[in-house]
Amino acid sequence: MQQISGNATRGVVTMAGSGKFFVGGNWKCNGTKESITKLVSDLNNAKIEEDVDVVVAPPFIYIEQVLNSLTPRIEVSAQNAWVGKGGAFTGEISAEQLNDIGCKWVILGHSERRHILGEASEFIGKKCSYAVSKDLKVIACVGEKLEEREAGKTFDVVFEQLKAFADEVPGLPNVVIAYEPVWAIGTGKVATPEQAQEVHAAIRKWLKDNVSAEAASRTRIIYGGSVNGSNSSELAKKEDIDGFLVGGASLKGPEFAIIVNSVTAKRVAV
Ligand SMILES: O=C[C@H](O)COP(=O)(O)O
Repeated sequence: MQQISGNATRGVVTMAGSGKFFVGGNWKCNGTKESITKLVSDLNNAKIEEDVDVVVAPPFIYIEQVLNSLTPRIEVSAQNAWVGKGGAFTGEISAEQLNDIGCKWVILGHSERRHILGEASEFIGKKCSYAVSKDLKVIACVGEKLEEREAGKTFDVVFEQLKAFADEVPGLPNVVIAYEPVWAIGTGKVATPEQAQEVHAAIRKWLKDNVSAEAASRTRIIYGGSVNGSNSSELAKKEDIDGFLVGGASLKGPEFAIIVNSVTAKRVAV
């Protein structure tokens, strides 16, 4: 457990890792100039705790609008990036271009890109390597499908996806791992805190055994899949849950702020 100071309280945080609580909002392919103006305004007016890293990921075409209007307290991520240097790759956006506009983060390996767009783990690992080499910070997603969980293959699937990242990015610097069981994404069927904790603890052990003890301690392992303002606190209490990657509920500023502030559930008064 680590000592932290919150806004008003000192406390002991029930976190196995040493990293700061992290909450990302993945806006996916949602929004208009108008709705994003409102969402940014709500986020700018929200009271959010100090001891949380907060990042939002708008669609590419709105990233500059968000960068120019969102409080610098909240960082901005892309939802994807090309695997290498830009060039003749129609429809892609490169890490260099993200750097150019001041976007510091990128989500890679989201299940919607794996399973709808057909991206393979090895390709995603190479994307991660290139992004990190260009000083982008990465939210690296892993997670099993329902049939894989039911077949008892959850750890096999998650470890194979993790290995693809770790093989390409020695030490996994500047990487946050998002565990997102596919069956929980956008379904309203959230993993129980125990289910999520079990996989997060296994991921941390995998990092310890296959990367380093330092990486296991430093790397934030966040949960994604139907997180909302009503379930985030119970999930946040689990030792190996270092934050969240939020989809649908991140489109509502006040609810997203509640999820960010669930960091308070990690604090135990001393
Ligand atoms: O990236 C976020 C996840 O896919 C979760 O989405 P959701 O919160 O809408 O289930």
